[in-house]
Amino acid sequence: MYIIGVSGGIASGKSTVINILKSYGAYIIDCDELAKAVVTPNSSGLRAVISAFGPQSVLSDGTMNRAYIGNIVFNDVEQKKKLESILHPLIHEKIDIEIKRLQKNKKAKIVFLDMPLLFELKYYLYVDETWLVYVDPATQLQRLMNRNNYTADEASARIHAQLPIDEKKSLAQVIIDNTGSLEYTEEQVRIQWNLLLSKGNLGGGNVEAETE
Ligand SMILES: CC(C)(COP(=O)(O)OP(=O)(O)OC[C@H]1O[C@@H](n2cnc3c(N)ncnc32)[C@H](O)[C@@H]1O)[C@@H](O)C(=O)NCCC(=O)NCCS
Ligand SMILES: Nc1ncnc2c1ncn2[C@@H]1O[C@H](COP(=O)(O)OP(=O)(O)OP(=O)(O)O)[C@@H](O)[C@H]1O
Repeated sequence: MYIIGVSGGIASGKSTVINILKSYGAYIIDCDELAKAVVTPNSSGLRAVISAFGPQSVLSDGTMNRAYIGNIVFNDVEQKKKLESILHPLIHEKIDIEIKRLQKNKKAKIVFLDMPLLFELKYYLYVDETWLVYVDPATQLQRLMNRNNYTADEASARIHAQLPIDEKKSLAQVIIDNTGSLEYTEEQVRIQWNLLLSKGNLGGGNVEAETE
């Protein structure tokens, strides 16, 4: 199984690129989804978050108060480390389970690991190839403000909690530039996808999905 780590900055367009890959029938592991799965109501993960960040960490319906936690951790690097020390071991365990599950699926010859912190956590050491969904910093700020209704300060805090996207650029093998139109992004993704398919033994289930 060939694992491709897909990363980017917050709101750079990872989900947009992943959705294009999904439409081709690609297999995906979504780390943001796994990060949510470890803090479901009553989970040991959420209980640990409540012990560390207090009763306001949970809403009346039992779900994690994401806005509350987000405002704390994206404005204080020590608090962010505290949250990560609770959640990252649980998330990594889930990633390993997903990889093992897909390894049993003979059709899953290529798997995309959608991981926001791929470069920060040096997870690129465990994948076969890395992609970066790039957007220029000004567009990134604007898209994040628009999507989440954040003020410029709220959006900047989240952007600065990550390695600058221009630094990530030098670490990635494939760059998908998502600064322009969605059509241009789709064109770049299709070129990379076809390149993967043309590399012989990576075909199988994904080829069938592509040609159906
Ligand atoms: C802080 C939390 C509660 C904020 O939740 P919220 O719903 O506002 O954001 P969401 O989870 O959808 O994440 C949005 C984006 O924020 C960025 N982000 C998330 N966690 C982090 C982090 N620890 N460091 C830097 N950026 C992060 C990523 O680009 C992510 O795609 C949440 O992001 C979280 O639990 N983070 C810790 C887990 C983690 O590190 N996840 C990253 C994937 S492995
Ligand atoms: N090429 C584009 N042109 C215009 N808007 C775009 C483009 N690509 C993505 N967007 C918009 O930018 C925002 C961020 O995109 P997306 O949600 O795919 O980013 P992401 O990297 O997955 O974010 P996160 O890090 O929060 O998970 C969304 O509102 C999306 O609709």
